[in-house]
Amino acid sequence: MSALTDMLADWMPGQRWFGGKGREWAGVTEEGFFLDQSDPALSVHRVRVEYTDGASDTYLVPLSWRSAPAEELSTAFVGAVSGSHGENYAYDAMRDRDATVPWLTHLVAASTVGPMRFHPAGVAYIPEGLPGDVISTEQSNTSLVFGETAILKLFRRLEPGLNPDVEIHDALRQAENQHIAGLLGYIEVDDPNGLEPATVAMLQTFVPNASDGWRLATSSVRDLYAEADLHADEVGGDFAGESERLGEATASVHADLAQVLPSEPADRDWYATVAGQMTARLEAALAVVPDLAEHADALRSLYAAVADTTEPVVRQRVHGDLHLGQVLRTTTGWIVLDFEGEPARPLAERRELDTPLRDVAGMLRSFDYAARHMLVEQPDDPQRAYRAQEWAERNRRAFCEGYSAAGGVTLSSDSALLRAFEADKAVYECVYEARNRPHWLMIPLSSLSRLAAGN
Ligand SMILES: Nc1ncnc2c1ncn2[C@@H]1O[C@H](COP(=O)(O)OP(=O)(O)O)[C@@H](O)[C@H]1O
Ligand SMILES: O=P(O)(O)O[C@H]1O[C@H](CO)[C@@H](O[C@H]2O[C@H](CO)[C@@H](O)[C@H](O)[C@H]2O)[C@H](O)[C@H]1O
Repeated sequence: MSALTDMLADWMPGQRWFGGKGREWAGVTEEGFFLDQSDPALSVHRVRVEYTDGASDTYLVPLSWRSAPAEELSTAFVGAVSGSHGENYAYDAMRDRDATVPWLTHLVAASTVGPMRFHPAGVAYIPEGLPGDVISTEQSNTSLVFGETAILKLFRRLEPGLNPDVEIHDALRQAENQHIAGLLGYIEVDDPNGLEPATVAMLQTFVPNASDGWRLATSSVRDLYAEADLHADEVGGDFAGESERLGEATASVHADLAQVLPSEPADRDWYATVAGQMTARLEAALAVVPDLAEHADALRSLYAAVADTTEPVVRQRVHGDLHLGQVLRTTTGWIVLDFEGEPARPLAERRELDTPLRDVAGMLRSFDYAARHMLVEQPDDPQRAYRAQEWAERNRRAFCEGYSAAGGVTLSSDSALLRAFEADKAVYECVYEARNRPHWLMIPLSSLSRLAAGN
């Protein structure tokens, strides 16, 4: 391995966006090019990590380079590499403001730099020449905000094919949907093996003065905990009205997606395929989260029932990973973000037709999460557990009512299919939490106790 790959191999596993946590590495290779040669220079690297199980992932890593250490960037320091003129100090370029300007300069110019192509959407002004600030809520990807005008999301894991985030935002723009932020452009990189180009980044209009749904929902839960004698509908921070509007917004997004992109009724084979996928996901998750074993038989039965259900289902494009952290409350209503699907799924799978029930289940799970995350510190407090359940039920119901009213469907809490999708999501969350936030694993695990028991 070169000094550069050694450096990246040391640094990457500690990054939030790195999805291979807990997996054993068999090797790492890197291929890079410069996007800008000024000081600091900006280079972009495709880093391929091979795991001992034979799988591999390719990550996009932009680095900024300085000839002397920059004290103020100490938390963004990646490592030093010796060059012909002495040491070169590498920093996480997304946290080095001085190295963020070239992204928009190239987008405005519709440049091609080496294998990277910049595509402005040509619909609105792109704020060229400004540095970008990395957002603090970094999750699977890394985003830069440019002057409260535009937000550039860098997709960390590269896969051949158009990223569904770009594809779906473009489709909803055509449908003039009111619940999305505008698409300003995107960036792609050619595949080294001649496959389809991978989407590297997406530029969107920044929605100012907005709060994400997770923050709003959890403050409502906090209000409820603070009022020992009042119920969820009596406290000032009641969230049910927002949950209902969120249900309406979700239904509007689904209706437009069904209209502008392909959709069809699910045939009988689909039910058996989905039951098989859910079971396979459970079996794989059992190897990562041994605590799932106590629910495994009940979940297998729940999934087996999916193959026999007669509930009608429409197959269409959906969000794929809808939760409260993916929605923004603006001064006028709810905006839905991040149509990328579950980051751990292969891209081809994320672009397949799915059912809107997957999104509904994701949001229902999120109400459980918001209600229960404060129980992590006090799991044995029965009063708080009772209030959490009450809050979750009230908001789950309100969301379903809003969705049903706006979508012309009736979402039933008795639906075996919806329950199976909720359980499937909770199994995914168990793996996600075990790898990223082990102290939160109890949240999806306790929901699985409820779902497996049929409550
Ligand atoms: N268009 C936007 N306007 C304002 N804030 C945004 C916008 N897009 C994303 N954000 C903020 O960035 C966060 C992360 O964006 P998201 O698309 O969910 O990225 P990730 O794939 O990393 O989860 C969101 O939770 C939101 O706070
Ligand atoms: O936002 P991402 O696309 O990165 O989604 C991943 O991370 C989410 C956590 O940030 C994770 O969501 C889980 O935790 C949320 C609270 O932090 C909760 O609202 C969600 O319901 C729960 O699933 C998501 O699953 C994961 O894909």
